Amino acid sequence: MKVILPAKTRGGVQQMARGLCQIMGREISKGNFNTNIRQMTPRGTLQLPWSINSVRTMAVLPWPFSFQPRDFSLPNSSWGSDMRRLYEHYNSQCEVETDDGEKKWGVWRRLPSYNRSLKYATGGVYLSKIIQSKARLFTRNIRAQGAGFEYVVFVNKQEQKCVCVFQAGHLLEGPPGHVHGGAIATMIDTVTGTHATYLSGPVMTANLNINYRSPISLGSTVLLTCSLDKKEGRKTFVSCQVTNTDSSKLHTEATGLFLSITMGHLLGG
Ligand SMILES: CCCCCCCC(=O)SCCNC(=O)CCNC(=O)[C@H](O)C(C)(C)COP(=O)(O)OP(=O)(O)OC[C@H]1O[C@@H](n2cnc3c(N)ncnc32)[C@H](O)[C@@H]1OP(=O)(O)O
Repeated sequence: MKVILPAKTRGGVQQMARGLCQIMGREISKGNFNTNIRQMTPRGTLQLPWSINSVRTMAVLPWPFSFQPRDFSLPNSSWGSDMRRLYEHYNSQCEVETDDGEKKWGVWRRLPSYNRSLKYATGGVYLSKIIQSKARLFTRNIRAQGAGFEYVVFVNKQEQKCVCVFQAGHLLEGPPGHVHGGAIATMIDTVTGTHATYLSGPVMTANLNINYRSPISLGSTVLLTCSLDKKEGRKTFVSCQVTNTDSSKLHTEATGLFLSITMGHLLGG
């Protein structure tokens, strides 16, 4: 069954559908339920696939009506052509098809990005209540798409490399028409920190050295490329370059030192 929703009834039906999905997720195990609810909005949609015995159900609801977390690293309507092109370039290398037609992981992996990663980590839902329940990831706080930090991170474990495609929105202005140095530092810290975490587990930034070489225009897309310099005990050294999309112009370069920590370090303050 396919239900096409008139605009007027959106609110009520969305609520009903949300309840329905929650019920399906938790309680339906033997029912014969097969529905396909689709609602498109300019914000984009999230897909909630369910597969319970013979029950095949798919609900597509707009964020924030869905109870699945929004993955901010997926394309949205604010992404410009450079952002989309580079996303496609790396995303197409995340999965490859063998000669037998079998699909397997490629060399790159796209990392999903939530506004509270802790909540969606295994067991994290409890920790996210203990550690500042209202806290949200700094870079994912601006709701309007395209206004702040639009980015997606891909990692390459084999080459111990990581890239981030970053489109800087108009709320990140520093010098007129250009990106604030603090916003650039934020992105460098985020991407090098993510890369160090991917390689070494939980870490915190101990040191970040940044050289700003040429300004970044607001609205433009840049590439952050990170590589592992070395690992020494608890220390992970990462370097990062921020360039234009074809890497012909260097905007910023940085090195970072990350120290492995335990959860106790975070809880201890
Ligand atoms: C998904 C999004 C990801 C985002 C990632 C973002 C990452 C972040 O922004 S983290 C937030 C910013 N960072 C912080 O707040 C960290 C604050 N600092 C700290 O908590 C601590 O100083 C910490 C954990 C870095 C190190 O403390 P501690 O674990 O006690 O290490 P400590 O014993 O002092 O030092 C261990 C070694 O590191 C060295 N070291 C520590 N700090 C530094 C430093 N700043 N520079 C150089 N070396 C250092 C020490 O000299 C020592 O070396 P050695 O073993 O050779 O003698």
